[in-house]
Amino acid sequence: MSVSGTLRLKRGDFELEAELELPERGVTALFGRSGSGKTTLLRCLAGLERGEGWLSVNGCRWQHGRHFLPVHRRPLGYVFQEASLFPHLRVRDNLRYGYRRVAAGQRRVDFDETVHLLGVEALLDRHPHALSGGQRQRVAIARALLASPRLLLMDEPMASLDAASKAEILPYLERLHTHLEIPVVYVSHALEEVARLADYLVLLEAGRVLAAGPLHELLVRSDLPLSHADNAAAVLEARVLECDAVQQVIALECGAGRLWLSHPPAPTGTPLRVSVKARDVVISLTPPQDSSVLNCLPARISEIADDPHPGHLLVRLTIGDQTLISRITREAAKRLALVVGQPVYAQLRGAALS
Ligand SMILES: Nc1ncnc2c1ncn2[C@@H]1O[C@H](COP(=O)(O)OP(=O)(O)OP(=O)(O)O)[C@@H](O)[C@H]1O
Repeated sequence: MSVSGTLRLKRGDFELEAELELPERGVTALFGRSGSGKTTLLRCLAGLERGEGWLSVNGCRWQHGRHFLPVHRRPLGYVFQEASLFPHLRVRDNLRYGYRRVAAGQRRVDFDETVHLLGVEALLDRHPHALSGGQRQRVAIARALLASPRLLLMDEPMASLDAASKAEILPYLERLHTHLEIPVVYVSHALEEVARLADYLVLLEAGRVLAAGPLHELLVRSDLPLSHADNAAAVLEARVLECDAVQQVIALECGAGRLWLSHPPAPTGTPLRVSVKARDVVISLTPPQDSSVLNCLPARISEIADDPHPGHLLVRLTIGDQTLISRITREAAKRLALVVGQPVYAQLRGAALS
């Protein structure tokens, strides 16, 4: 574990008390409703707030007892909701600014590779005022990475973007969790964003860690609020099996079966993440012969839990070694006489690739 610690801070009526053990790479989302303490915790990690406790990153003590490494001495990148680029400098010089501050021998990133990762090659000669919101954020992320940080902190980097800019920047953010060797801590209160981007989740509630663990496990836990949200979803890890370039569909292998999704062709074997909403999973006892739903996977019921809505139940389905959730009515569960352990079929009315 490369980021670990216990951080405590009191601000007015609010008290943060968070114990953290985060994986050494991949994207960790700090998730929770407004006021749960996500930004406060991020600021404590950065050293912008000085709470009590200890913090260790990559084996280095950033905070312990009276020792407190100030923010300017912490090797981290911080991306804010609004990109803060130097307005008088072209993109190229904004990027060089952070890069040059690190001695050549200590650099862990390559300038051109980072520019390519964030897709900002064509923007290098522009000034920040000539960039869209999404482009500005991509430059801000590239600039943060070029300073060779040991930890990248991102505070709702898409919060101030419109839907089109969000759609434009998402694929670049998705690349981060596979391409970066350092941990990324990403604050968000949008479940769909987290389901697309995160590998690991820290669920905050009133300043405390309610649960922490791999994303795919926490999303489907019936004892946590995530699985009961209106847009609750599970994620399946899948690989490209084949493509139909004419119809623009791809076949994916996901452990227990094959899924067909609309998607431009991708090389065989490419790993992809599929997000499936609980409300889009229909349970049937036999494989449907006369349904327009294309995707149907053999499954086994692993749990039937109450849902906050009195007329609904949450059903957990094991698909190979992965899990889906389905929200169905109590009436339907009674009619089908569903019980734990029963083999069934999961029809996916919708599935989104991420
Ligand atoms: N300087 C301060 N003085 C008093 N209270 C504060 C201060 N800073 C933060 N708080 C309170 O701490 C709590 C947590 O705030 P924080 O911004 O960390 O939450 P958040 O989960 O990031 O929320 P959001 O999603 O709305 O950004 C809030 O109740 C906030 O009002």
